[in-house]
Amino acid sequence: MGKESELILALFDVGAVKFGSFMLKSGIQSPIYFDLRVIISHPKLMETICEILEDVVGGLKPTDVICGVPYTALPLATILSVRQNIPMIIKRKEQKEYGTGKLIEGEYTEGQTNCLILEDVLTTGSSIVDTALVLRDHGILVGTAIVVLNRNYPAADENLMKHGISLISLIKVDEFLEVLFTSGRITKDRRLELTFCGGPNHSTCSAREATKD
Ligand SMILES: O=c1ccn([C@@H]2O[C@H](COP(=O)(O)O)[C@@H](O)[C@H]2O)c(=O)[nH]1
Repeated sequence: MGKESELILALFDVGAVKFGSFMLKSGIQSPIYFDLRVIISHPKLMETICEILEDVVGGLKPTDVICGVPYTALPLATILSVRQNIPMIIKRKEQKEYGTGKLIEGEYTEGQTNCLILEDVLTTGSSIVDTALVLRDHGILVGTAIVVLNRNYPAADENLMKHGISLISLIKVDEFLEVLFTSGRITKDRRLELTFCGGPNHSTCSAREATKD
């Protein structure tokens, strides 16, 4: 079994996959929610994700800094930073209202710092785009983003491409569901129901309750 398949099963087994009715950050309704925040209670799992990330980062052009999108990607970015000796920057969710008043923490040189963005789950790509736009406003160069899990929302690629961001996905939702099905963790019916939630009918997925990121 490959590293990615092992990761999918481990994520499922620690409760990172939730079934029900959820409203995503984008307002899209979905019967599945990937809650990767649970990994912070499982250091070995974070290590596994970082090992896969390292393989990807090794094949990219030199990265000057890593920026994790708050919150789940922050510990991943930290581990990657330490293991690869690549410095980190943090784009705060809100500008600091006291002290330094900063929005970006960490060192960078305007026009010369090549930043890699790290995100946990991607739906529309707007969290990555918002992060990239703020970084660029500060003179930081952004070309590539890595996401642990891509929900395959149809407009996401276009959204990122429009902003000149190339995306690398460690796992795509179809692969995720396939591995859960073949390992007996979800039924054929469940898989079929969820397949439509990653594809063209994504926005028509039903919802009964709401959960926000
Ligand atoms: O199953 C999911 C879906 C989304 N998230 C969180 O939402 C944003 C990404 O949404 P965009 O529409 O791409 O901006 C990201 O921060 C995820 O953490 C999620 O956790 N689980």
